[in-house]
Amino acid sequence: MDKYELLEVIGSGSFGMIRKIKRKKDNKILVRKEIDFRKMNEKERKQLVTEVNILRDLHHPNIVKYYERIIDKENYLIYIIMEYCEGGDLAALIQKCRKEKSLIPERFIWLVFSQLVLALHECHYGTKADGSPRPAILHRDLKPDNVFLSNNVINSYTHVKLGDFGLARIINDPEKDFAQTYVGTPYYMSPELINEQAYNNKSDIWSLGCLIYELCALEPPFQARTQILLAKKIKEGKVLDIPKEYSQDLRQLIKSMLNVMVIYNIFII
Ligand SMILES: CNC(=O)c1c(C)[nH]c(/C=C2\C(=O)Nc3ccc(Cl)cc32)c1C
Repeated sequence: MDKYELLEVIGSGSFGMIRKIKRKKDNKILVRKEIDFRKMNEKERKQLVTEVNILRDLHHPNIVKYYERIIDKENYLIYIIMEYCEGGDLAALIQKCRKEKSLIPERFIWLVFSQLVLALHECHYGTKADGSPRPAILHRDLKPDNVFLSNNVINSYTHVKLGDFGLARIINDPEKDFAQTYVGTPYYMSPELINEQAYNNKSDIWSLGCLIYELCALEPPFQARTQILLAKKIKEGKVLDIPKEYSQDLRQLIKSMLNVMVIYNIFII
């Protein structure tokens, strides 16, 4: 770690905190995700290896760039060095707009949607650097906290980056092979997960629908005091309309991603 100068802690990701760092050779600002694997069980350690391998093999302008990983065995720590996203995460932007009672401009929402579709397409259908096929990657925890911005000026172009693959999963055949256990944010849990069915690439699209809805409404589409009530609301699929200021196109887009039957159809094969 003597290659880097440690700066302030700027957030937390799955399994560890995020620290801003400066690369000494060229003063480039990066981030370091610090993970203490001392308390991790075997399954969590395997998931950590998966996260690093996935990030190392994913190269796309809308996915946070991975630089290297550093293992500090003496202190049971793994450091993942990744690109710095000056605009922070979408969760902070939503919280700011909710506090100021100001809607997020529709143009910005389409910008976020289009870039996350490109990021998910790379995950689900991308190939290796030499163009050869590789197994699909499910993110499984797409939420505002895991989407980062190159800048936080919502009226100008911003580069959107999908980050934190801490719960991601490699799937050899997305049409047949399913992840067997659900992880991630209950608010964005897709219907098939509620029926103890398996998670697959279309579940990431459901989560994208929840995220785009939340950018419009400044709150998640499904909320409840308990997970049981939340599951009931998600299965019912009833969602309050987004503010009237947004276009019919955006309304229809969200409706198509939060279409329970579309998600269920993947099991009527
Ligand atoms: C208050 N914190 C921030 O504004 C903030 C900023 C400016 N950047 C971040 C986070 C990341 C960042 O800048 N690059 C990242 C790469 C991977 C992951 Cl999991 C997180 C980050 C955060 C949380």
